[in-house]
Amino acid sequence: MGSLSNTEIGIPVIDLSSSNRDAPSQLLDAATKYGFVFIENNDVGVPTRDISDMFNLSESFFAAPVEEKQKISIASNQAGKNHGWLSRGIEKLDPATQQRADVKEALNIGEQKNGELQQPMTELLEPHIRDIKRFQDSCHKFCQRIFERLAEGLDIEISWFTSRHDRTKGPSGTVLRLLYYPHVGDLEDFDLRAGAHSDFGSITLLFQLPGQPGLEIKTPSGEWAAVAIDPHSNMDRNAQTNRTLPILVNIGDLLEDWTGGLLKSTVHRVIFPQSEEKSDRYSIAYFCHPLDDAELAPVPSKAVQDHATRTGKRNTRDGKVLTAKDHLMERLEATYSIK
Ligand SMILES: O=C(O)CCC(=O)C(=O)O
Ligand SMILES: [Fe+2]
Repeated sequence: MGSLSNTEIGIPVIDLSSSNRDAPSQLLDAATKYGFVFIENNDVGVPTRDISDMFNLSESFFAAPVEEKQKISIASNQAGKNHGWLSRGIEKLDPATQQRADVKEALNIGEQKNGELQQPMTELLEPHIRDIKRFQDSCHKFCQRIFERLAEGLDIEISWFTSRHDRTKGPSGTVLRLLYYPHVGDLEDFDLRAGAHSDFGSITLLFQLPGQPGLEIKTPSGEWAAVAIDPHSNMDRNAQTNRTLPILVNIGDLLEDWTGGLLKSTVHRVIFPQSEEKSDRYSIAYFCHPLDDAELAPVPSKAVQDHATRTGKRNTRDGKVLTAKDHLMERLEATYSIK
């Protein structure tokens, strides 16, 4: 049996287009209060057509026979590489409390090097490599625009974050992840599609599909609250036709640490909502990370300094400043026992 869905939380929806002069402060406010924010998918957005093509590709990939997916399994990849297919039963995002592994499959696609993907693809995926790369590119652009507005909100140089996420300068841990949560017959009350966790990187873009709910975030009071798929769904009907859904964005642990805890990396999970437990869920996440060698010395913003002084939060280990790669390896080792 699935879980009863909790009440929806009103996550802010922000328009980042240049006509909205308040975007930087609205973004900072949402990132410090909720750690989650919806960003209107306009201007330099991710084309709606590309999003639906990616979901179609995801559906056909996960529907392929296990032997096919096995060919590019994460286990068959070199140790330490976070790329490839994860079968159901591999990942348990909240090992301390979960009785069974997450009920999901995933395909992790790493970033490009000199315009090429750096991992094997199956025959089914091969003809779509150009689409995958175009999708990665527009996701990254979208992230960079968010970083510019965040820098403005924090009153630091506008390129402070973007230069540290500039893919032309070197590798990073950025991953595009297609997720498939099948409905299952042997569901137990304690089963989760994704256990409680926070994301590792700087920011995550999340794409969801109408009619496939399940994402919940933990509120400061410790309660679970459901996240909408369309935050405008209460709008006047006429206004909704042909409207592009905003993109859900959340802050990851690295950015929380980098800002001395000012921006919040909020714990979230995916449940089997009782109303939809017979349905599959597909989602797509773009986990954006800084360049591997970016140093995580505190972001030089007065708001960050003031916050860190108040809370006494430090992001060094034994006085040493971590790089983004050190930070990611720490988290991957804790989750997957990768050596
Ligand atoms: O599928 C979702 O809605 C959320 C996925 C997620 O939180 C993750 O993969 O980190
Ligand atoms: Fe997540």
